[in-house]
Amino acid sequence: MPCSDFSPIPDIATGDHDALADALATRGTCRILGLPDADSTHALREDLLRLTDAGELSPAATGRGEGRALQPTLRGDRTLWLDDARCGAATGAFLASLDALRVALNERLFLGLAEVEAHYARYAPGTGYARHRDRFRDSDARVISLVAYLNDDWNIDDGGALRLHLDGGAIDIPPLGGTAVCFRSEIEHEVLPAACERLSIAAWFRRRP
Ligand SMILES: O=C(O)CCC(=O)C(=O)O
Ligand SMILES: [Fe+2]
Repeated sequence: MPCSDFSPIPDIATGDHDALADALATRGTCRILGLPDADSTHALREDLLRLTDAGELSPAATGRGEGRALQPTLRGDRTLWLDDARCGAATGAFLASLDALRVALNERLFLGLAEVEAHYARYAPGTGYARHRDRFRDSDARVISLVAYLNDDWNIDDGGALRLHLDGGAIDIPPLGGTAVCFRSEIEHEVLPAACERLSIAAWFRRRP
């Protein structure tokens, strides 16, 4: 089955900050179409593939502090922070666009977001990320999560959906390149395993801890 644009959560256009703030306030989540734009999606995907081939990504951990652990059965992605010097030029512009989003959200929702952190993620075929919250148990610094997808011609039959566990039930969102999903960081979610590699950038808008 070819990719469909169907989404069970509100779809908003990139740059429509009023609609984004409204969706986060009322629904807690939405999908942003056109983030990153087509050129940036291509450049970021190429950069992530280059870094993958060069062996620069590291297995991602769960938890933090003393609870930090590598648990490949729970979490199968390999990651690299976007502010790492090994990342290519495309990451600077993308981080700048996330920071503009941070300012826009503060102006509309008064969330006191002080910074954005973001990493590349590559899930090898067959790996996923078990149900979790992005907010750590001992810190509410992460307020809003955003995942931008870099996949080319994603086939929905390959799996790999982001499953959001919302009050009304679970919804699955396919990781289509050039779309991003934004949600409140307290919402439980998981990444379903995919038949092929799955490329993304995961970002968090944070208050000062
Ligand atoms: O890639 C996704 O769709 C979600 C990733 C995620 O949940 C995370 O990195 O915390
Ligand atoms: Fe997550």
